[in-house]
Amino acid sequence: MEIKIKSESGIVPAYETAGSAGMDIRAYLKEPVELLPGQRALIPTGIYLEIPEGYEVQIRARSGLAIKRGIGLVNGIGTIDSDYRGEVKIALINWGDEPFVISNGERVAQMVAARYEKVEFTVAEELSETERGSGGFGHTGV
Ligand SMILES: O=c1ccn([C@H]2C[C@H](O)[C@@H](COP(=O)(O)OP(=O)(O)OP(=O)(O)O)O2)c(=O)[nH]1
Ligand SMILES: [Mg+2]
Repeated sequence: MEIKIKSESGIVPAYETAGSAGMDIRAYLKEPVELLPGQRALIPTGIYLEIPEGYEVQIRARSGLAIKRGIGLVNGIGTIDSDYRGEVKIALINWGDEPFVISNGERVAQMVAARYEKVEFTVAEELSETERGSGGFGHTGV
């Protein structure tokens, strides 16, 4: 699958290993940004995408930063829509207990391209019966 990309830094995200699902994305900053514990910030990447229709790009946390420093994404998983032409930004949050400084070029997140289904709803009065029914939220035990 091909994605057209405009990169202000000249850097194009790449797979680090042959089997990687995600490509690391780097911060594009004029000066470092400090995130105090509990603080969040929208980090620019200098990257603009033209994603083919039927695909999305997911922005996911890097587990090393998350485990070692408590750095995550405040929006869980970011969604880049195929019709979005603005700069890709990373919604970082510092869930750790120490300040975290983000420097230009630092790999702050990763992107995964994924196909998605477009849904058409059929409005109905009744849905089909199943063994589970409305059981959920641990009804089979924790
Ligand atoms: O982590 C993210 C999440 C979103 N976006 C951009 C691309 C996406 O296509 C657009 C809208 O994202 P979303 O639909 O999640 O946000 P919203 O709050 O619903 O905004 P909108 O009303 O513009 O859709 O913002 C990012 O750059 N990074
Ligand atoms: Mg939206």
